[in-house]
Amino acid sequence: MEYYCLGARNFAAMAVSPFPTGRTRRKALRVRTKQSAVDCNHSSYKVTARATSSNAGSESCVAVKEEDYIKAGGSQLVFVQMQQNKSMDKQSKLADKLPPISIGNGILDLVVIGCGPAGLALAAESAKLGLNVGLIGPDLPFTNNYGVWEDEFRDLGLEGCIEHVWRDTVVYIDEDEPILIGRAYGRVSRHLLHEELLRRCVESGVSYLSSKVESITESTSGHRLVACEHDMIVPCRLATVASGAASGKLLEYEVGGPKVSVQTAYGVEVEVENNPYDPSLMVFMDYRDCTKQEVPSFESDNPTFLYVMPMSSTRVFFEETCLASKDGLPFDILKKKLMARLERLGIQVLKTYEEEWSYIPVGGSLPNTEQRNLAFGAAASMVHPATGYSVVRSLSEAPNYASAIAYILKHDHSRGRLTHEQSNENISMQAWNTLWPQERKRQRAFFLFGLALILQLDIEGIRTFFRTFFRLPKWMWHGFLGSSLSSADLILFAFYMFIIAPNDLRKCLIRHLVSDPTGATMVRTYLTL
Ligand SMILES: CC(C)=CCC/C(C)=C/C=C/C(C)=C/C=C/C(C)=C/C=C/C=C(C)/C=C/C=C(C)/C=C/C=C(\C)CCC=C(C)C
Repeated sequence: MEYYCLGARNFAAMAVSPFPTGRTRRKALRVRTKQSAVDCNHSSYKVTARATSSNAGSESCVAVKEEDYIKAGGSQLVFVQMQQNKSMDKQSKLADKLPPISIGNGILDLVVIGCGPAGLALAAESAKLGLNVGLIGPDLPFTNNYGVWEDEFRDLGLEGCIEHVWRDTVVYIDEDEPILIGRAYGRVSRHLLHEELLRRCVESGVSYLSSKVESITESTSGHRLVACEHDMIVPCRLATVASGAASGKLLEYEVGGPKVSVQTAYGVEVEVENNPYDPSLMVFMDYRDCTKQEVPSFESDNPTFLYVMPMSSTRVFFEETCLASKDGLPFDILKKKLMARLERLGIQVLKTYEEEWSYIPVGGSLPNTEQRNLAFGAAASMVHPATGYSVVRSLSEAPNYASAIAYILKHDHSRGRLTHEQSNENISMQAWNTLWPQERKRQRAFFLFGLALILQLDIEGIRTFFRTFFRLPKWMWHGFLGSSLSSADLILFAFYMFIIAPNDLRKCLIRHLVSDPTGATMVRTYLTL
């Protein structure tokens, strides 16, 4: 029996779960139960994981059977259940603040499906431009602890949603001196972010329906018909799917693209004694040897790092993270590694406030840009393949994407009454081209090449790789992490990395370029105008 693990992620759009469309992608995302962190109860879709923290006894859902997931109609409910001991009550209900979608009042310009950060941001930005926008999705709170570079979030006007800022960020590769990054990092309050994006939706006049979407079809007049639970149909001129990587059944993806890989992380927010980490610094990556003898083969075959947010000298969020693996490093291994690491560092856990599981599909195919339905956020493959970050990209691209949608709808409208032929013309194509122009495709091809490289490295390889990466000029690796390097900058980045790399890594880079299929795809994509 095969199960899917569900999850979402910090910087990525929330409510991510690995259910992209198509057999191949599904297969790539399967997690065998014998490797899994969970005890599986075959008779129901809820599968329990025992808490081994001081909160032992509580249960949370971490995996579901495919057919039951589909029956449940989406990942969000399940995902909320698996976030253990998190307080969600500070977040408003969307239905309490937004007016209901009124079907009798004619056709909506745009329906946005999905109520995570990407969906709320796009709905608000589109309505701000005068579009009649409806938002559809389950009325669930944000569950993730997003981490962001403070300057990027400030540029979005969202600094008020950051609950904790560290003046600098540090990386430990080995027992040598730590690398100070020279950039402030922030922890986003999921409550404040939810309230702020909801406020923007309220102000711009977004309407709302709490429902799961079953399908999107086309009417004879060329409108989109969004079919929800209880046989409710919402007609609209364009529909955008922003319900995370679980949006497979509503979207089509390119066939024959790279396999999806997975970033998994297990985290705890705890009260501790003997915290060795400086509370004024956020630890972006600690790749030091955490376990020595305890689980040596795991350490070498599945490199993981510790991500640390010290909220004070005694209250700390620790997250053991596997940057990428082919099938998703199971949560029980991550948890074991985290506990071994804390023990080795002499840290004693006195109390556990929260536990968090994160499962982020990275890489994979792009959406088919000829389809009529649009997508945004993780559903539109906007998660950075080599880092797993996506929330900043979604929030920053929402205004531009909304403008493209508004332009298309205005243009379409100004043509007057549509002939049947015109109505069948794909007006979505321009929006897709705004999201995925050739330049973005080139950047993505480079990131996928980088992801495939990371997947091949063992712990020593990873250490050498990141030692080199963080020796690049700051603008290069800052830009790489923020997806702001152009495709030409990325070539410069690659050459620079090659020049400063030790010989072993140089050989590895060239071997990867000439022999890995992502190398050929990258070259082909770069040569396509
Ligand atoms: C809370 C939740 C929900 C979750 C959590 C999770 C976590 C914690 C996460 C985290 C994450 C992180 C931190 C991440 C990070 C990442 C990074 C840093 C990444 C990076 C990457 C990099 C890369 C990929 C790079 C690449 C490079 C390359 C590819 C290069 C190349 C070069 C070459 C090819 C050379 C050429 C030369 C000649 C030809 C001569």
